[in-house]
Parts: sequence; structure tokens; C-alpha cells
Amino acid sequence: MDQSKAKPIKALTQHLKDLTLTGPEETQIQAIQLDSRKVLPGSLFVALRGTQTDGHQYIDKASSLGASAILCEALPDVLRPEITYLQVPNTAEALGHLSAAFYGHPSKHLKLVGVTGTNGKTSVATFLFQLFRALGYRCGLLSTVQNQIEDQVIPATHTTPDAVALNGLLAQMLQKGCSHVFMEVSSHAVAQHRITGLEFSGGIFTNITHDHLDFHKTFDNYIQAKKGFFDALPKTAFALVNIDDRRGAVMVQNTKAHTSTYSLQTLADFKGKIISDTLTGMHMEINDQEVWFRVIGRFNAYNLLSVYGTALLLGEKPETVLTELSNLLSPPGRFEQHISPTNVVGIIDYAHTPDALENVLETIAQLRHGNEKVITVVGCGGNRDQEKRPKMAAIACKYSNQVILTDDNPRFEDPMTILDQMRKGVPPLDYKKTLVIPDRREAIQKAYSEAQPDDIILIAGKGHENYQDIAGTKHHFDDKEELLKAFGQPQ
Ligand SMILES: CC(=O)N[C@H]1[C@@H](OP(=O)(O)OP(=O)(O)OC[C@H]2O[C@@H](n3ccc(=O)[nH]c3=O)[C@H](O)[C@@H]2O)O[C@H](CO)[C@@H](O)[C@@H]1O[C@H](C)C(=O)N[C@@H](C)C(=O)N[C@H](CCC(=O)O)C(=O)O
Ligand SMILES: Nc1ncnc2c1ncn2[C@@H]1O[C@H](COP(=O)(O)OP(=O)(O)OP(=O)(O)O)[C@@H](O)[C@H]1O
Ligand SMILES: N[C@H](CCC[C@H](N)C(=O)O)C(=O)O
Ligand SMILES: [Mg+2]
Repeated sequence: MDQSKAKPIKALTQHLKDLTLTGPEETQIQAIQLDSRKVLPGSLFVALRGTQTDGHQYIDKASSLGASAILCEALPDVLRPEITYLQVPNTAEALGHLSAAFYGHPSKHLKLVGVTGTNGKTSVATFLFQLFRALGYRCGLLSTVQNQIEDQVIPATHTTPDAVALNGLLAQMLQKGCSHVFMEVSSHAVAQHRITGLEFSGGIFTNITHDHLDFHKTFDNYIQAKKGFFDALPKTAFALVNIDDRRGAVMVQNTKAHTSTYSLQTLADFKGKIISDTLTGMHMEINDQEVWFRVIGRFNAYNLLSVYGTALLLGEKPETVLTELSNLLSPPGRFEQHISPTNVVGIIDYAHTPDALENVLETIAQLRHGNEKVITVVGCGGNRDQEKRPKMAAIACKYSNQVILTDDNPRFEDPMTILDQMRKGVPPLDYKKTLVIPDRREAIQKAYSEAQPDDIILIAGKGHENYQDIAGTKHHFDDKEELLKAFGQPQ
């Protein structure tokens, strides 16, 4: 990535708190690097304490590769005279500020809106990106599915990139004339200071339910991480929260931002009501105006309300916004429907948390109008929250006539162990309707072979993903491709 021209270290660090500088003061920085293996001469190497190892162990290696400065929490035993050492209490936090400064604080010159919550971030950020482009603005998007600068797609490796990549992307967006950027803010990103140093124009809270306890350890830590995003918003920003979520009010308890609310259940600044919801569209009332949407499902009614609220908070006119919103389509892998030649309905959805799975299955239950069977194919990812596994299997059983438990991304875990943990959530009365087919391709084929015309197959957990991560290798795998193959309609 182009990290532009060399920058004097003094200018970059002048606002860093509790900084101790040792060594040359006139150093110029060509690039910021978090990985010692990628250090090039003139780089600033940042020693981060990670989940697997401690970046401080690689200071020597980075120095040998020509780093001209080192940002660290503890100085190495031997200091090299040609290197500038920047010692701070928290390197991750300092990195946030430093990355923003290195790229000339692009966020200050953009209308940057962050979306946080367990579910709905990609949907809301993508809807906002589509809406504001339709309203005539040049826009950027940072999301799990992909990053985008207008029509240019830049593959995403994370939901929220690291601070260096993030500020680099924002700088590119600004340079290409974007005025608005919509981004997902994951809880990992808040906890690891990936967003520190950014100036947001607004923040949105969708909801918080069970996920990522492998990383945050307790639900309370998870809530605090999300709340940290709102705590740090400036008073010029807005904070828009889903007040139907039990934690909505807590999120904005200590924010300096101007708070607004949205709701389907109670009084709020942006109040919605679902009039009807079918496979072909959703009819809603939003702040007393009736609108038809192409996207469906109660969870999307929340997403649309937050998008509508954001647009108004950014100064757009209600009527124009509603007109454009009614044309929007869901992002790939979010309630994506395909119909087979025999009229079996296949739905691919990224539901990978208990709450998302329940929402999607409830939506399907509401959309059924006869005796259609619901067949759910679902798995859980390896090296992620284990507590959600039995819960997701139990939810699949509660709402489906048949369930096929299968692999998601096993990563470094034994797939059978994950499936055994899921199986623990199957109530004994549902054993008969539950199959375990580890091979996801076979599971999808089996689901289709069991389906009759009008039946609904839900394939949950991987959505847009086009790979299966097995022991560190990403093998090509795409639920949509497999579904269409099973339908006898290969792409
Ligand atoms: C748990 C987590 O967030 N991990 C991220 C973290 O890695 P880590 O803390 O494990 O790093 P580590 O391996 O312990 O290494 C520590 C430091 O030493 C450095 N190092 C290491 C080895 C070496 O030889 N030299 C060296 O300098 C590393 O570059 C790193 O800076 O920092 C890395 C660099 O920024 C990230 O790539 C990595 O994301 C991993 C791949 C990941 O899977 N993250 C997921 C959990 C994640 O971030 N997900 C969220 C939310 C998803 C959602 O719900 O939407 C996301 O925003 O994507
Ligand atoms: N507002 C919502 N509330 C609950 N569930 C939702 C909501 N919006 C979408 N979902 C469900 O959650 C799934 C994931 O949605 P989306 O990708 O928008 O969430 P996300 O927060 O970006 O997820 P991730 O944490 O993986 O980035 C969807 O496929 C759908 O099943
Ligand atoms: N952003 C989420 C996505 C999970 C998707 C699911 N397919 C899995 O692999 O667990 C994560 O990294 O935890
Ligand atoms: Mg996402």
C-alpha cells in the first residue's frame, strides 16, 4: 500500500500522551509496519502485544531489516544509536493516533459513520453506501464483504482493518473525492484501538447478543468494548441507537455525542411499524409515512430504520431518502433467495450467531403460508466462541422440520468436536429430524434431495464467503455455487 512520502517523526508524535523519545529526533518515517517480517528500511516498527505472541520479541529483527524507529511499551535491553525509540504506555492506542497523523487525518475531512453491534453492521453500512451514492455523493465503504471506493472493489481481510490499513484506505477515499464513508466497527477493533484517532461524524448501534466470548471472555467486556466506541465520539457527532435493544441506553450513557433513537416498539426519534412482510417485499410505516421495500424481514426493518435515521441526521430530506431506500437490495449472502426449477426456495444467509439464526428462521416462519417444510443446513466456525454452538443447533431444531448440522470454517479445530458440541443442543425429541453431514457440499445436496416443491432450504453461517478455512488454508467454497449446482443450475 502506498504510504505516501516520508514524514518527520516529531510532527507525527507531537500529540502522543506520555511519550518518551530516545535517540535521534530528526528521523523521517517512510512507512508504519506492525509485522517485523515486512519491515523495509525507513519504517517505523510498532511492537504490539497480540493474542498469539508479543511484538516486542521482534524488535531486534525489525531493527536488522532497517527500521528507523520503534514504537514500544518496553525498551529493548540494547539500544541502537541510529534508531529512534518511542516508548508509550499502550502501543495499540498510540498506533491509532500515529496512523491517523501519518495519513494527514483523513477522517476529519470526511463524513465518517461507524456501525457497531453483533448483527446488522454489514447490512446497515452497505445500505448507507448504496443510499448515499443514489443521492449523488461519492462514497466509500469498509465492510466484512468488501471495501469499496465508488465502483472500485478492494478485498477485505477483516470487518474493520488495522489502524494503518484503515487510515490508508480513508486517505485513498478522500483523494478520490469521497465525501461520505460508511464503515463497520467490530468489537475487536474498539478493544484493539484500530479506530483510535478517527473522527467520526456519527455512530450507530444495532444490537448486542451472544458472540465473540472467545476474545472478550465475558458478556460485560463485550458490552464495554462496543460502548467504548460511543464513549469516544466527539460532541459534534450523532449517536443513533436501537432503543428496543436492552443495551441501547447503556451504549450512550457516557457519550458526548448527540443521541437519537430508533424503534419498532416504542416512542423514538425514528419510529417504524411493519404493515406486511412477504417473500417479495416489506410494507412499513416510518414516522407516519408508508413505504414499500424490496428487502424483507423484521431484522431488516431495524436496519432500514437506522439507515433512514442516519440519512436525516446527516441532513437529507425524508421524502428523497424514502424513495431511494425503497429500491435498495440486500448485500450478497444476506437473506439471498434462489428458486429451483421445481420451485424449492433456497436462502443463503450469513447468520452465524444464535440471535441472527433465530431472526432469520422467525422471518422464514412468518413468510410461510402453507405446509412448506423448512430444512436448515448450519455449522459453526472453529477457533471462535464455543458457547454459541449448542444454542445455534437448538434454534435450528426449534424452527425447522429437518436440520443438517455441517462444517463451517473449522480453522484449527477438529470439525467433529465442533459438531459434537452443536449436537449437545439438539433436544432428544428432535434427534430423528437431525442429521450430521460434515461435508458441507454433501449437506447442501442432501437438503435439496429432501425438499419438495415450495419447501424452503436455509443455508446459514457463511453467506458471501467464497472459501472454507481448514487448518489455515482457504479452499474455494461458495454456498451459492453449491446450492445452484444442487438445483442443477451450475453458474
Ligand atoms: C484476535 C485478533 O483480532 N487478531 C488480530 C491481531 O492478531 P494477534 O493479536 O493474534 O497477533 P499475534 O500473532 O499475537 O502477533 C502480535 C504482533 O506481533 C507481530 N509479529 C508476529 C510475528 C513475527 O514474526 N513478527 C511480528 O512482528 C504481529 O504482526 C502482531 O502485530 O492483529 C492482527 C494484525 O492486525 C490481525 O490480523 C489479527 O486478526 C486475526 C487474523 C483475526 O482472525 N481476527 C478476527 C478475530 C477479527 O479481528 N475479527 C473482527 C470481528 C469480526 C466480526 O464479527 O465481524 C474483525 O474486525 O474482523
Ligand atoms: N439488525 C439485525 N438484527 C439481527 N440480525 C440481523 C440484523 N441484520 C442482519 N441480521 C442477520 O445477521 C446476519 C449477519 O448480518 P450482517 O452481515 O449485516 O451482520 P454483521 O454485524 O456485519 O456481522 P459480522 O459481525 O460478521 O460482520 C444476516 O445474514 C442476518 O441473518
Ligand atoms: N466475522 C465473524 C464471521 C464468522 C463467520 C462464520 N462463517 C465463521 O467462520 O465462524 C468472525 O470472524 O467471527
Ligand atoms: Mg459484518
